Amino acid sequence: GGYIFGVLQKKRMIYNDLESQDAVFADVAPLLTSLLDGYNVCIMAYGQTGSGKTYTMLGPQLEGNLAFAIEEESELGIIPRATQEVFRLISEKPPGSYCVEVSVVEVYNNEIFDLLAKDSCGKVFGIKRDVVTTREGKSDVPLLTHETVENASEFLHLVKKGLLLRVTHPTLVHAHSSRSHLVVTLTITTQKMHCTPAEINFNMRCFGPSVDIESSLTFPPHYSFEADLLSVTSAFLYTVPGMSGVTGAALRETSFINRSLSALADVLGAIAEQRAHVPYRNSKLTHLLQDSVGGDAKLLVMLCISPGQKYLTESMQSLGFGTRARQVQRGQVKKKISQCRVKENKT
Ligand SMILES: Nc1ncnc2c1ncn2[C@@H]1O[C@H](COP(=O)(O)OP(=O)(O)OP(=O)(O)O)[C@@H](O)[C@H]1O
Repeated sequence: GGYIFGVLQKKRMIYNDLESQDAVFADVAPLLTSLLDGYNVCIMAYGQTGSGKTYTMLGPQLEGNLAFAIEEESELGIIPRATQEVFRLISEKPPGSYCVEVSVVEVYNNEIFDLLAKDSCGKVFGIKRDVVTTREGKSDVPLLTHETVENASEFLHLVKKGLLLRVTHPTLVHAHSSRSHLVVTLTITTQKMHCTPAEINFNMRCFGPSVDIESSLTFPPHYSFEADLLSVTSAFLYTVPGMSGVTGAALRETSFINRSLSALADVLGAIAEQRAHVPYRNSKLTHLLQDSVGGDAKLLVMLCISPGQKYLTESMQSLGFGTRARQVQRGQVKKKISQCRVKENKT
């Protein structure tokens, strides 16, 4: 059994392991309305191995592999429900006004892997990517794969494929444990009414050939354009179980996990104290999550706790992280006005 603590600014919700996925999602759903109102949203699960992050965020894992069951609707976690809700909200808007894309990234040993990248035969395999800061001061992962999805089930199949690539290393605590952080992002692009040639080309890719395009237009191989991008980022942060018996490669992994999580705690501390400099670039994890935890995003932290006495140290550590997250006072969050992403011209 476990407990989940949800921390959203000043509100605090506590659920035990018998609470239905439905009840947990009911408290998350209002965040998604904010998304289409123009805010970035980040939902983060934090907890030691086996404490229920995957169950809370995705649903029960299938025996023998890392995929999760999507057949049992009542067991679905926050991400599938959030995706269904996003598509439901979009269906109430004029047809074709939003484009939804997904990316799946793993942070392992302070390296970033694109879990949706494909080889020349179209087979998915993880490619190492880098995270950079754009001229506008945003974080960006150049060449990261963003797949367009039309509905929640397409989204879930892509996430499932990405999950199967995750680096795993069984621990004594939990046989199918993953020793990496996972970041799944749903990016929503709003179509603009007055398009430049580059935007028309992008809209063609996202919305199909319904956009009128003049055959005489030529496009440079790479270009940038202005568009409204909104994102729901869901991060699964792996925290370290007791160190006894951990040696060799596992010890190296453990120290990277510790470093990226302490970098995240430092970032939250700097935001909480409203320091002028927030050390996002101290780890790949914090650099990647920069626009999701800081600036103008709405952040929800779900702490997963195993209540057994055996896990007291880990539970106290997770609660300490939650306490720090709660101290973040970010004033009025700002709506996104316009963001720029460099797109590769694929035509
Ligand atoms: N509230 C719950 N109700 C029923 N089963 C649960 C619940 N929470 C977790 N479980 C089960 O407990 C086991 C461990 O949970 P889960 O895989 O979600 O942990 P995790 O934190 O993602 O672990 P890791 O970090 O090692 O990947 C799974 O078999 C999961 O289905």
